[in-house]
Amino acid sequence: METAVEIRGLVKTFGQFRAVDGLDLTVRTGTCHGVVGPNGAGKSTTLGMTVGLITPDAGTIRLLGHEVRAARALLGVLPEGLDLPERLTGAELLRYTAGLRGLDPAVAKNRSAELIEVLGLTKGAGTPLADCSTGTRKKIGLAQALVHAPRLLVLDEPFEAVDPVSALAIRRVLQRFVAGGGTTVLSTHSMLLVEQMCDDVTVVHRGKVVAAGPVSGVAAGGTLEDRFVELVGADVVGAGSLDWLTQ
Ligand SMILES: Nc1ncnc2c1ncn2[C@@H]1O[C@H](COP(=O)(O)OP(=O)(O)OP(=O)(O)O)[C@@H](O)[C@H]1O
Repeated sequence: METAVEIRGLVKTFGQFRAVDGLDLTVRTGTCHGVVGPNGAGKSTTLGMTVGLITPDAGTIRLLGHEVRAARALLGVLPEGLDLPERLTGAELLRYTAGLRGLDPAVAKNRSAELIEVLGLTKGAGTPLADCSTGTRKKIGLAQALVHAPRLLVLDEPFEAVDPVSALAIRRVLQRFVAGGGTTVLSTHSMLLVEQMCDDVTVVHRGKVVAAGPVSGVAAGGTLEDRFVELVGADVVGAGSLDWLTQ
């Protein structure tokens, strides 16, 4: 089986700071792969490079056997920051995106309507994006990533700011996508979510991979959260006493 994402020796430096430091990532086709790590670990920078939004300083990236540029039609992306055209409504944006992706207008209309319904966007989709809540914007961003039926989804924190019911809807959509042979790579801070929906996980710390493999293997008999804290916690959590907080 072809590998969906094959990254070797990825490096990105901002000024003097190496945000991504020789990172390797392998994502099997037809799986859901979680990328986790503490704040500032280099997850978004890695995903940005994976989809061609950030230029790497070094390293190689192959997506579904192609160079990044050649894989664009196969890719659905939910980027960090989610810069949306604020005056459009979600429904307008979806139809516009579908048009840019070359879909027939009737198909675009049908798919947009279906995504709006499935993701619980019926109310929000008619509102200008500037006036939408963070969670609604996130769901519209996800719908935008899905509308052209990509084969590889790269999602930067798709569950951030999303309510539990919407999170369940998103999970179901992603599960169906993967069951149909699609591949999803997502970053998240929720270890529970990774345990619930990912086959494999890569733990990134200070721009490097500190653990990778099947979720159960990385969790090593405990919870993924415990293992995560074990792997990165000592460096992340300070040891100050905060005595002044106790009266
Ligand atoms: N354009 C940039 N210029 C300078 N530094 C940057 C830039 N983008 C990212 N960084 C730095 O690179 C490091 C990695 O950032 P990145 O956003 O990839 O981390 P992350 O793992 O996604 O973090 P979080 O979980 O907080 O979203 C951080 O220290 C960040 O401040």
